[in-house]
Amino acid sequence: MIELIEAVRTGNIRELNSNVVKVYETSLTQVGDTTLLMVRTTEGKRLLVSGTGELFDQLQGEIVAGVKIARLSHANRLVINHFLPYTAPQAFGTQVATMGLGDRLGIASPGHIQTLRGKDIRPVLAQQSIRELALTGRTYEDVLDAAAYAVLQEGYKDGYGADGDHLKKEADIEYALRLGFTMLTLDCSENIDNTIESLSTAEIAAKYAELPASLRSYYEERYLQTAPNVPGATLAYTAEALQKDVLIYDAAINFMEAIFRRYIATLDRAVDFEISIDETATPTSPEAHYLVANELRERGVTIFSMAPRFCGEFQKGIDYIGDIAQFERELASHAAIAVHFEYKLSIHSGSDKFSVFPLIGQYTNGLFHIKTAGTNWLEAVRVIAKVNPSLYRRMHQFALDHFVEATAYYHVTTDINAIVPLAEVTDSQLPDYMEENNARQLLHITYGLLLQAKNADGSAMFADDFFQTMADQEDAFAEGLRHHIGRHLTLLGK
Ligand SMILES: O=C(O)[C@@H](O)[C@H](O)[C@H](O)C(=O)CO
Repeated sequence: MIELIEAVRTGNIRELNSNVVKVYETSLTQVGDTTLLMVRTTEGKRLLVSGTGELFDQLQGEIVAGVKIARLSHANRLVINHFLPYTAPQAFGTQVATMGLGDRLGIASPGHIQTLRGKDIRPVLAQQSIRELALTGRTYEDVLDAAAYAVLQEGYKDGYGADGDHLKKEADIEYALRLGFTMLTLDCSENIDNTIESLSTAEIAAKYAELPASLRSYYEERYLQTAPNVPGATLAYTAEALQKDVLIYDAAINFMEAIFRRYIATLDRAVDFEISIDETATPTSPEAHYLVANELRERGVTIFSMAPRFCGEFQKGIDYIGDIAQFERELASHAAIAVHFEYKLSIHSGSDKFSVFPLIGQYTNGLFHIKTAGTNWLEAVRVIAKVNPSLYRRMHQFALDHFVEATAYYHVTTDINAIVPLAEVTDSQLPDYMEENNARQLLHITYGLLLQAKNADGSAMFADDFFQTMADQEDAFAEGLRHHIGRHLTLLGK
């Protein structure tokens, strides 16, 4: 096996060696009589395949001096998955902490693996929402390919997950499951009635009275006449609160049940089914969380995690905004409810919530799912700001010009006017923007517009320069992720 590395190093594969810029020794893998080694060449990453055997035969590539040079293609990834099962995603269930590490670029997973390796938490590397795919122009095949090749590159054999995130439509659910995604995050926001929050008590009572008597008595018997008993949770339903929550969540609960029966219960493999009720204007009270969880159990719906909308603000890419004492009080109940119903609490928009991470680790007893994505993109932007100031300046200005357009996709309360003008910032100060909340959110939510922007001639406005810089700065990016995501884990008690 080592001979291949030496052959590459010593230039014995002359035809190849001229443009090998890096050898990933952690990728060295033997499968029967076939040896695999990943390298980065001036044209991009390649798999060197030597020896003989089925794996050698099935991987597509050009043979140079007896060594097959294989691209990191989708077809080759499927072959790798077959011969090396650890490179395919797995479900984790409820008994291990997991971290969603959304990678909008397809280049962050090596740094994520280096950060989590050996810790008491497992990575969901292939995590993207349909929103992110639409904004980046990627597919779920791309997302799985990138994660699998990162696992091969890093020689990571502890398992990783693949989350079809924030799925609302059945076609998207089918798409993700057909590809082998091992986690499904059902976004119920379109089935939650947020208008109820703005009604008066009398209007809520009148609307509730219009519901079928059988439905009203169903809920009243379970939640008014029967006091919920969840150790560690403070729950007290009033008639008014129950009426409001039934009007807000009843349709969403029916949607959860329908999707479970149609797509999850029928599967012949394990899938971690997550319920997301976080992307909604209505904060999830502990009582509402209990009602949803209890209804799902009563209906035989098994879930692995639940993402409530916590009190305060979990905005993109910045720390928690709100009353931390109230957050702690309600978190204690949310965590107790999750334990009671035997699933994990899921923390969406989990990036950068440093002020509440210790509470989350404490009250979940270290058993949680936390989702990040945008912060990983911002670590790439930080690298650009450090090493390619002219590119950063052009991206920053484009983001300013298109910020309002981007707010259609993400809820933020960014104060654009508070961002120091580019003209007042020296090149060496540009990385400081990644320490300022408003600039972080500016670059955070404009990622899709930046990555897909085109010049008049159809060429990429930023993407080519961006990805070339990131390829050249691969180690710096991985170091940035190890530091930044490592800080998340330390404060979460991992
Ligand atoms: O941007 C998205 O659509 C996702 O990354 C979404 O925000 C994700 O569920 C999340 O909470 C990441 O922190």
